[in-house]
Amino acid sequence: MNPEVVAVLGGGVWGSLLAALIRDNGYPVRVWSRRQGGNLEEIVQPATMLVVAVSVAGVLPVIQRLTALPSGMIIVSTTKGLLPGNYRTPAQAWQRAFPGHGVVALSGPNLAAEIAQGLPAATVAASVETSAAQRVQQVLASERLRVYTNNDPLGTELGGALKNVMAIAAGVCDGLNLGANAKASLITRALAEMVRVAVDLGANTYTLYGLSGLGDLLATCNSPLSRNYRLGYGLAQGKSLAVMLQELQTTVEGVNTTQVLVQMADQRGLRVPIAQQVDALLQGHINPQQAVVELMGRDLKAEFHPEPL
Ligand SMILES: NC(=O)C1=CN([C@@H]2O[C@H](COP(=O)(O)OP(=O)(O)OC[C@H]3O[C@@H](n4cnc5c(N)ncnc54)[C@H](OP(=O)(O)O)[C@@H]3O)[C@@H](O)[C@H]2O)C=CC1
Ligand SMILES: O=C(CO)COP(=O)(O)O
Repeated sequence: MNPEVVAVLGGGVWGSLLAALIRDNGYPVRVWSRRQGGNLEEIVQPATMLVVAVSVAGVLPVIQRLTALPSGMIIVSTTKGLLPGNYRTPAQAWQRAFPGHGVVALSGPNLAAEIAQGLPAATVAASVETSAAQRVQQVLASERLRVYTNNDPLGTELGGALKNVMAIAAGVCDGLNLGANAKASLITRALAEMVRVAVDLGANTYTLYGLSGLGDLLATCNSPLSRNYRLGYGLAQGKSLAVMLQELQTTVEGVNTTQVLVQMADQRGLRVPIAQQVDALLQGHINPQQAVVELMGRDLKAEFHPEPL
């Protein structure tokens, strides 16, 4: 047996499930969560692998609470979002805080409720250190979860973060009953938008066409299990953002990510028309029908030319 010992930070839906999966694989696991308390240092110090499953809002507060990590410990960032202010991804924040440690980004089409039922799924463990990604693959893979490694953590994380914005748009599309053509067109152009942003930031195009990009985009844009999709669906019913967040009572990462994405795209001169409409909708500047009119009324252009995608 591999002597891996795992500490999970975050006792929400995803952190609890990851802890259960790793425990089922025979590894000792301890969970720390803000709400449940517990001594963070006592849980982290004996571990060899730190799995972070807090929402974006918790990343910097948790980093600030930690002092030095045990030598050789790897950090597995599973948060799907972008940090406000500096556009850093969660794994980049962890790497910056703990430069001597291997960091792995875990992301893929992983709706927790399906995995908890034992339904099969696949995911990506990405790191510039292949051995670190392989350690995560070893600890997490099972008959019901197929774990691929990948050497593009940035692209892997951006796939998981950006698709949440697009899942809100997909929820709006379904909530308005716009049909299969509209939905397929939206998802396809959403992927083009994700690729454009991710590649500009330095990601590999192929990563976005993989499980953490296209894969997660399809899962969340097509499932009412996705909280981001449900938020969009509710907005299309005429409910306000505040009412929807009150109803959902859980993490909806796409709300913050939309804002960060639109600001970043503006600064970098990137076209993100779908994200801009989601942003305007979330801010209450337009209604869902107006968002559709805006997207359909944009200047006509070639699908791929003159700019790729
Ligand atoms: N659910 C899913 O299907 C999947 C989720 N993810 C990602 O995992 C992350 C967590 O999602 P999920 O578990 O579903 O959401 P939950 O709302 O269930 O849990 C959020 C977690 O973040 C913690 N948290 C929030 N703010 C802070 C803070 N300031 N300090 C410390 N901890 C904080 C919460 O702690 P507390 O309970 O104490 O408030 C809780 O443990 C998200 O980025 C999500 O996108 C990734 C793959 C699948
Ligand atoms: O990331 C997820 C599935 O891969 C979970 O999506 P939601 O946060 O929209 O529920």
